[in-house]
Amino acid sequence: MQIVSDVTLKSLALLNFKNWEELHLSFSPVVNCFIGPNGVGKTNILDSIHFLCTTKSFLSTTDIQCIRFGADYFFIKGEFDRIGNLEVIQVSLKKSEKKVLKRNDSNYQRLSEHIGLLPVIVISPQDTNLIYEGSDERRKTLDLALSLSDGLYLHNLQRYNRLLQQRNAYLKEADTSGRVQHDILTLYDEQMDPFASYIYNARNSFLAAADQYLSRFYYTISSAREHCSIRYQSDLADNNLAALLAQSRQKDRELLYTTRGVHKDDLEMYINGQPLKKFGSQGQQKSFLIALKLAIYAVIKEQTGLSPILLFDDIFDKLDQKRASQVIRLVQEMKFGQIFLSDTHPERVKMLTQQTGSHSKFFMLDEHQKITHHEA
Ligand SMILES: Nc1ncnc2c1ncn2[C@@H]1O[C@H](COP(=O)(O)OP(=O)(O)OP(=O)(O)O)[C@@H](O)[C@H]1O
Repeated sequence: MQIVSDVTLKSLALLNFKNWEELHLSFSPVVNCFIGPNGVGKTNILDSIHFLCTTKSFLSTTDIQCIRFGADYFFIKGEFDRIGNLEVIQVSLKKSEKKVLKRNDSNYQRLSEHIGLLPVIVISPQDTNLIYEGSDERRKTLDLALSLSDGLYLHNLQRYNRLLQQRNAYLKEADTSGRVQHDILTLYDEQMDPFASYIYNARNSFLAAADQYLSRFYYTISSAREHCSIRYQSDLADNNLAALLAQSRQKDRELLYTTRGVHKDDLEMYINGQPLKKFGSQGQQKSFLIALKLAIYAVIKEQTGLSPILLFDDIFDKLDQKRASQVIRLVQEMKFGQIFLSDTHPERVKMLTQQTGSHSKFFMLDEHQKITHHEA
């Protein structure tokens, strides 16, 4: 496997982050494996890396849930190498205070400024939410991917969302007062329009590129037995936002919210032409989600020139032997940057690292959270 290390995490320190009271680790620039029984905190280590890169957990819905039970703060520090430069990132949260994020000892004014500096992709059992939960889960994943690959995307999304909130508030206010000023609604529609167009075009081209990779990767994982695809669903496919909102104004006034726009976008997933949710087996769904996340990885890399850090949680969950070795083949063929993975079985992970022939570091966790490590 060729080593591409545009962004690597060199070391990690945790204080009171979830079940880790104190932890200090240093990593291989290539593959790092966390191996140990269920519930010892392997995923939480991956989550802390995700936190450093995106300012958020990929598991917990609120930041406060990340503070160790009984403690009143958490602290995460990571030393990264980004294209040859040292980047020291620190995140801390005290109960009832605002989260603080520092880059090389300087506070960020806005957390969103950090997004994109350290691209990261996580593949985890939680990804089934993309199939079973509502469209907001799919938009969230897409928005993060786009924020990592396009410096203007998050700004446009935030502006759109702010105007959307204001428009919704105005619809309620007009209903309460019994008086609507149509020129105010028209102004909102016109202001939202360019942001919606930007978001639509960015999502459309990102997903078109991802679809190409997805079908290739899935084809490999399923040993050329199945095909899959994604389809972007958006109100904006047929019309611009201002025209759509003009058409739906009466309905919006009755329902008191904005019924059309990019905040309603969705992503449809198909396997052999059938909806994945209804017709995919657990193993097929898992294979699809791995292929989708690797496709997102590939597009981010193509667009930014940076290899994201890959967090692969519970790597062999629900995959049969054949599919697991095809995933390994893919990892081998794709030129990945740094990888962190977790599994309960040392043999399976060794098989992966032997096949990839890469420089790997193994962290063996026992049920008391004691860690021993060795390199191979
Ligand atoms: N805020 C918190 N404070 C203390 N412990 C926590 C906190 N949040 C989660 N935990 C604990 O972390 C443990 C789960 O850790 P984690 O999911 O990282 O395990 P894992 O090693 O990945 O397990 P598996 O192999 O089952 O995926 C649970 O025991 C949970 O109670």
